Amino acid sequence: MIRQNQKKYPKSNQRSIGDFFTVKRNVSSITNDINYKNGMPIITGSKNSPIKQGKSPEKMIELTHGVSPEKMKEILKESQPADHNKIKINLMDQITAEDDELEVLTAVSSTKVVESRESMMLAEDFKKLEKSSESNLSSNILSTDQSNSEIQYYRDLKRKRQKLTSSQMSLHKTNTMSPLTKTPNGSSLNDLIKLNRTNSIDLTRTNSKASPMAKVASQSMSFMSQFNRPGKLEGRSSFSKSSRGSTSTKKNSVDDDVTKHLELTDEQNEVIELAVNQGLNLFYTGSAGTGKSVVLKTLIQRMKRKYGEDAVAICASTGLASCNIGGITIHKFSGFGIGEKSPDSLFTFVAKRPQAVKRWKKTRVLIVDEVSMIEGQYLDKFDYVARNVRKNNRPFGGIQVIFTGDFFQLPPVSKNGKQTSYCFESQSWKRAIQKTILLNKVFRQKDNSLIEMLNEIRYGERISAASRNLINSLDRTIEYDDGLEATELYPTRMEVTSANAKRMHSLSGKEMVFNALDSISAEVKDKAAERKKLDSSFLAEPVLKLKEGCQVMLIVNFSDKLVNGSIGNVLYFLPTNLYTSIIGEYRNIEDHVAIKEIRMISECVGLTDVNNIPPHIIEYQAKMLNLDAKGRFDKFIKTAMRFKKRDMMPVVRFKVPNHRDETEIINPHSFTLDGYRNKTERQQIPLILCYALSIHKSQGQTIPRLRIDLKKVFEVGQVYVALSRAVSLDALEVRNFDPSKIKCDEKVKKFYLAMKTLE
Ligand SMILES: Nc1ncnc2c1ncn2[C@@H]1O[C@H](COP(=O)(O)OP(=O)(O)OP(=O)(O)O)[C@@H](O)[C@H]1O
Repeated sequence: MIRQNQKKYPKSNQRSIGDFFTVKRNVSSITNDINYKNGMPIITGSKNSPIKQGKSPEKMIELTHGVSPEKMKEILKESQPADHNKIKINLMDQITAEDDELEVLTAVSSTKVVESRESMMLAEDFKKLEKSSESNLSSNILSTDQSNSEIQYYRDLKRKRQKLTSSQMSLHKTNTMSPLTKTPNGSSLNDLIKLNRTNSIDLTRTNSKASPMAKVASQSMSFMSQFNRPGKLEGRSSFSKSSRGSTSTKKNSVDDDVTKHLELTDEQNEVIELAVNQGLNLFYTGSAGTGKSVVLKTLIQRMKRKYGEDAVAICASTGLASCNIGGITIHKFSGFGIGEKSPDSLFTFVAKRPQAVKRWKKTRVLIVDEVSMIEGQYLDKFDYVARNVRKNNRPFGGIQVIFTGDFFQLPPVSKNGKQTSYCFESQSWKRAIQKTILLNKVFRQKDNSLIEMLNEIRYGERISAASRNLINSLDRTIEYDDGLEATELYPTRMEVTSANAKRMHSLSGKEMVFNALDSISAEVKDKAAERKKLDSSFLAEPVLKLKEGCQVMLIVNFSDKLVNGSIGNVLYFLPTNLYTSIIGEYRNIEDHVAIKEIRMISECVGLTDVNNIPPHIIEYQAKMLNLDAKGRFDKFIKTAMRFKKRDMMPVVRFKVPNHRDETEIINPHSFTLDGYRNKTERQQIPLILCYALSIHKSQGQTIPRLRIDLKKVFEVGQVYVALSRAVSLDALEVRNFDPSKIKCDEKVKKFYLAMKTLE
């Protein structure tokens, strides 16, 4: 929905002190109330400033502020946008370098437009727009979901603020003149800053840049200090319409960023060469941390470039794993789910489903991650259906297959306690796989004694006295002096739930309960066992209980820095719209005074009567000396009362290693799952509590601070998966280690020994 608001915001055309204050005072009304006319944001700011038009070297149209919707439309028409692939709205010359509040003004106006630009300003889109009426033009421009774009624009605003601050700092280091003073080469500092900001506002380019931090962030599990403030309210949230599914994720672009900065080794490049250039059916493997996922992401990019998006299917054996690579489960791809029936009946079933048939037919390359968890019989059925649907008797109907995973890690889930076969034992595997590659170089750990110990555990052999002593020496408690804590890993879900509950109990802040919205078939809903299986397939919890101050892990890719696995603390809970207003007025929404006040504001969400405002809030307000701050607090208390409790979402401060922390409001995300007869969807906040995790859920993760309890280990590969999440010995604690519990399947061992012999 587009907000219509007639309120005008002030102009800031003159860089005088007076204007500075005028604008500053009104920032909130701007962030709150952007002006729209016919649904189009009116970009004001200066009556006098010229509207510049022309092509920059990047083939952009550049508009300066002061552009009315009519004028913008006129300019766009005149400028033959077929020559341009994007529009840059430049509002930068109204900013003074020292005032980041003014930057808010600029970013608010410009980001809105840049945001909508992505969908609007592609040349071909423009042709459609040209024919539209003005109202059509307007609705196209703001076609994105309001809350979605708000979330996005604050994320970008934050990024821009950070960039600006560092650029300002470096400018000031070399030049202590006032921002309006001319530099020796004649340009003012403002011009320089303007340039810098203008670059940072181009979201398209920002996204495509390699971000070395993204990968680090994805693997970081370090924690932040806690904010345990007393609170009284208990909230219960199911999602309101406006908040559903509004978290935007950019899986693929994030993954592009993640892998770009890494230089692949020769053995990793060999996988790419054999798969992409030689078109072979491959299985590549290697111990934990050898970069299988890194190679996979590169492969996906290269294959898509070669064959096109639609011809490359990306799958994994489990919902969790497929979520990590932006793919779907192999069960969903197959069109026959978990496939318990005979191959023939599965084929008949699929043949009647045009969507599934189409998917099979258009696929040229199939990439499968965590292949160790696919059962042998299942792969044979998959191959049978592929050959029949595609009417091609070559393995997998002629689709090029690339499998990856590590059979020393978790095995296929056993059916009713029956032993399952590995997929490398299947006929289809033997017929299809032309080349197996073993990656040897371990990247995750640097310490040789740790790598050696992990290797021994991997092969399940009698571990050496040295390794045993080493593990025993890890039975200790590490105190981290930054207040950040280790993640605990347990073999069973029950242990995880109880460890998380214990920690939550010790927090005194407000608790919110988020119930997932599931759309599932009645068949599944009614069967307790099926329901349980379904719950274990989603990383997102059916009922998520969060408290102010609790530690959480993000389970989707959110931005280039905040990715699946990022860790943070819940600061408070707020409705998205209230959060967007607050962020514009509080200079720092993360300092302890702001956190305290915002938590009080959030206590007032859903109150229907001012008389119900808790006394401690009234007392606090009465003692406030700064009148501006008092007015602001009062305004937000009243605004909060207009919202409903069910609209409250967690605001999380994430720890981004070697970088500034990132604070984001986390809205529900839509998770889909297959293999349960019909498509199943769960809408839930994409966070989990992360004091403790199950070893199953930890597979694929890197966890720098780790505490493992191995007492209830029951599965082959479990000890190895748990220990191999660690990065270094000095941040690893191991409890209840028993060498006799290290289990490794003989068939796996043989398979790998044969591979080594062939090398
Ligand atoms: N060529 C490389 N150069 C530098 N670092 C790399 C390289 N390849 C992988 N890494 C790093 O090694 C770590 C482990 O990589 P990755 O998660 O891809 O391993 P994996 O084999 O998939 O592990 P697991 O089996 O545990 O899932 C990551 O931090 C990754 O960035």
